[in-house]
Amino acid sequence: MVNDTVTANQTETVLRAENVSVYYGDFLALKGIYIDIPKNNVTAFIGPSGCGKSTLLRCYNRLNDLIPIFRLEGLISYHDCNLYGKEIDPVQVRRRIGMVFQRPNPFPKTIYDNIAFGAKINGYKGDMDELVERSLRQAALWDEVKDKLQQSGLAISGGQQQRLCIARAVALQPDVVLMDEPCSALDPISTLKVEELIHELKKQYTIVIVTHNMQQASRVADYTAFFNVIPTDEGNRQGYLVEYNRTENIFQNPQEKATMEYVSGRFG
Ligand SMILES: Nc1ncnc2c1ncn2[C@@H]1O[C@H](COP(=O)(O)OP(=O)(O)OP(=O)(O)O)[C@@H](O)[C@H]1O
Repeated sequence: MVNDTVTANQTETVLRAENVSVYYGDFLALKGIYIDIPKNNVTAFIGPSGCGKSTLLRCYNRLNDLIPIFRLEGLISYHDCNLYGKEIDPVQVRRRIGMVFQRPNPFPKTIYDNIAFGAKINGYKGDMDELVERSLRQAALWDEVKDKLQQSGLAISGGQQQRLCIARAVALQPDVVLMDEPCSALDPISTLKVEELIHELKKQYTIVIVTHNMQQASRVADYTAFFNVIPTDEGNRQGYLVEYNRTENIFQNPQEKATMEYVSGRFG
């Protein structure tokens, strides 16, 4: 593996994985991961299906805790604090580290309440109208929905729904936004809008995105991590990190043959 732990020059590390392995029951899905996620940058996870990209992403906001057979070894720290420490409340973690999923999943509520609901639950005491407008503006959706805030969040296009989900995530004023293939259900124009949005959002947030689309990784990501799978003697497929570096190095000057083959479309 190249670059055991890549640290972005002069950039603060927000999330650090040190020798992280993830099991589902007896199955070792992801082995020995070291990776630093730099603040206010976009980091992309790429690699073939089953290599553990989503697994690692979900470790960052403790979403895998909801899977009874999940087990993590090693250390994930968030601003130098053990994310899996006994004193850490996973609900607070998910507030600080938000997530946008593959399929847009607005609540079956009005556009306004899609933003206001989470904020209220989290005890937001400020001006709700102002928060709704600011969040929708941040998600580049305000102009399209400002006259229909009382309509259902499900009654807008898929691309708009995904930006609504991004608005809902940023309304909680997180520190990190995780995105698991956020454009895979979107048409090319909506995809472009979300990509432009990601560029804007990184000024304020640290972003980690899983994508199958290599052009997307090269367009949006400052850093790219390439994961791969190896078959084990027991007939399983184990995920590991092959190479992590600045995106231009991964795409134009990869150090590993497997990375070169993957980014040039020769496998995966
Ligand atoms: N809840 C689960 N229970 C058991 N095994 C799981 C679970 N979730 C994922 N796995 C297994 O862990 C491995 C990694 O899966 P993961 O979804 O993280 O890969 P991925 O790289 O994101 O794949 P894809 O690109 O297809 O989404 C796979 O072998 C998968 O079958």
